[in-house]
Amino acid sequence: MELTQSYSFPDETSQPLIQAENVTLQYGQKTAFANVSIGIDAGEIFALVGPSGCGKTSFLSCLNRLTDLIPHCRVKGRIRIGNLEVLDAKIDAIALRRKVGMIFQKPNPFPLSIWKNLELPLREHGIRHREQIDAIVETTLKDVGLWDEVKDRLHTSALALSGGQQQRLCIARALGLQPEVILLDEPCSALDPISSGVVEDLITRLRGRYTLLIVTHNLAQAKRIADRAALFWVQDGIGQLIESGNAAQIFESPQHPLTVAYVTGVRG
Ligand SMILES: Nc1ncnc2c1ncn2[C@@H]1O[C@H](COP(=O)(O)OP(=O)(O)OP(=O)(O)O)[C@@H](O)[C@H]1O
Repeated sequence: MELTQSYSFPDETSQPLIQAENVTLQYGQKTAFANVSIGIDAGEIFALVGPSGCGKTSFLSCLNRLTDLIPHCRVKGRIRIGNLEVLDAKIDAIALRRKVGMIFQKPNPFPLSIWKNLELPLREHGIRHREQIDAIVETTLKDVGLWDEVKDRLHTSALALSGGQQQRLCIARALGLQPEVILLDEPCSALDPISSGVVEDLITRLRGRYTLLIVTHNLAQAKRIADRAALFWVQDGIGQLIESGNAAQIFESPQHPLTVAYVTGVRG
């Protein structure tokens, strides 16, 4: 089977924080994507775009080994985050997920109080002193711009928050564990336009402090927030990386005909 050559603009930095080399993921007999090689720099916002089913979510899931939880899922190739060999069976996946947090399309707070939502993961990772927990709760809620909205009702249910507030709480919950990388899988697509704008602003504020990979179907959003971007596409039934580079180049002067068709809205 002939796979299309991917286009890539040269990077200015020589050592990306995340380096994926020839990564292929299979669900049983089905290959979701094949031979993806990509470098993501520390502190940048990197957008993964492409039509439904081209493997964007599957690629994200490899980076914190959520793929381990899916029966019959196999990942081949090499992924390094800093010095960590992510696909090495010997690494501790729980510790990896502390370093590489994930935010999902639908906000998924625990059906507990706001405070408990933030406390639980900290306790799981060995942080048990009440004063330390209180400090992290306050800092992370301030980081996501939620503190003033919820400080007087920390012990009420997180499920009573609006969708946008729930999503910001989920981001606060991830930040509490001091991750290096945050994976965001269509974090705004279940939100109303105003909440979506608030979460988008939050993501841009996190740039530099964290390395952010975002899957989005919203090209306007990707253009607004991404430093660099990559287009995935299904060819011969297999997801492939078609083109990657600076967001301005990808969205304004793409090289590959599929990227041209996608960003101009002709296809996808
Ligand atoms: N758990 C699974 N078991 C079997 N096949 C799966 C599983 N998850 C995804 N797939 C398949 O792998 C391919 C890639 O799916 P994936 O969800 O990664 O694509 P995507 O680009 O994120 O799509 P979308 O934009 O719709 O979320 C699709 O063909 C999908 O049906």
